[in-house]
Amino acid sequence: MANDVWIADSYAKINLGLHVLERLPTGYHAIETGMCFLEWRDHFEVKRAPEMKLEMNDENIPTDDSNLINKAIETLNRYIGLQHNYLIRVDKRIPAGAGLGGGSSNAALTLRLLNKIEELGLTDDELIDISRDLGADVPFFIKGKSGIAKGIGHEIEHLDLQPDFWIVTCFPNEQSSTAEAYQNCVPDPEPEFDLKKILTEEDIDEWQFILNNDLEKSVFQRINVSGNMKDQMYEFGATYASMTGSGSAVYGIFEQDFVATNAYKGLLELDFPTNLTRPGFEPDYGIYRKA
Ligand SMILES: C[C@](O)(CO)[C@H](O)COP(=O)(O)OP(=O)(O)OC[C@H]1O[C@@H](n2ccc(N)nc2=O)[C@H](O)[C@@H]1O
Ligand SMILES: Nc1ncnc2c1ncn2[C@@H]1O[C@H](COP(=O)(O)OP(=O)(O)OP(=O)(O)O)[C@@H](O)[C@H]1O
Repeated sequence: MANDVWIADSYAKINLGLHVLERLPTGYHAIETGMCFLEWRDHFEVKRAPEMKLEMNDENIPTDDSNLINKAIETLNRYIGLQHNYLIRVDKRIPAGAGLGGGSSNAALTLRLLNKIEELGLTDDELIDISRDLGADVPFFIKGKSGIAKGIGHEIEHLDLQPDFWIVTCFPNEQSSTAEAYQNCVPDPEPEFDLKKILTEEDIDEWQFILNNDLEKSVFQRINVSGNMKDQMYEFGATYASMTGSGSAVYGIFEQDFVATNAYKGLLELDFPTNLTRPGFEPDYGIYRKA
């Protein structure tokens, strides 16, 4: 038991449309957004250790108290208290500051992992309750199912929104600040199009005319390469393309495998971190003991 090594994966998300409805007195914004998963994942290995330690193979992300994994540990210690210390090793593949939710996904997995390893017995709803201060996207990653997020992002209605097509996602190597993206957008309390109806009823061919990410405009003004990348996705043959979340990564949805593969290869050749996700992909949220 004491020498067990636990492994699990932490997945990236993309936003399918994002409406910013209202600026709230807290500084946060009321939104509605579709969310689904990518096959892009960070890999965790966890084992007991004399002291808490986080190791991450991405030198751009600090492993101090500001890391969302350490914040998640601190939250669990505050609410329930952990029995042991752990060495957490993360093979970080999801780019940070990309709108792919990498940090939030890591925080959610840390809560789920320690809940299981320490046999704390907390339900998903209890984990969601204690995770609220860690970030708006964290409850979505604890639920681990695609759906529509509302409120500041914490209220999730589960719907099967995982596209039945190929998704090519690309990070233009420039981080985008989430706070800045929200600050620079203009909220619209009455969006022209009904997000749920688009995502559940409209043909994907129509999406480019009716499905918008309200954070895109101001981010594209600052990070031109993201805007160019969206145009490129359409040039490569995407049926729909958009920035994800607060950027700067952009994805394209492709109906045919060879068209998607061609786009994937073309973007990789430009030296941008790129991912190809299969139709109908579902994340494996299992937590396993390493043999
Ligand atoms: C852009 C999205 O990824 C879409 O899923 C999320 O809305 C952002 O989720 P997140 O990165 O977990 O966001 P947080 O870490 O909670 O917030 C970072 C900052 O973004 C702004 N923020 C975030 C979420 C929200 N609904 N309104 C906001 O205005 C706030 O200034 C906040 O201080
Ligand atoms: N475990 C972590 N993984 C990635 N980034 C982290 C982590 N902990 C803290 N951060 C910091 O959080 C910032 C945002 O990273 P993150 O990957 O969460 O952003 P994002 O992709 O824009 O996500 P979101 O869609 O939730 O806004 C980065 O500047 C990074 O240094």
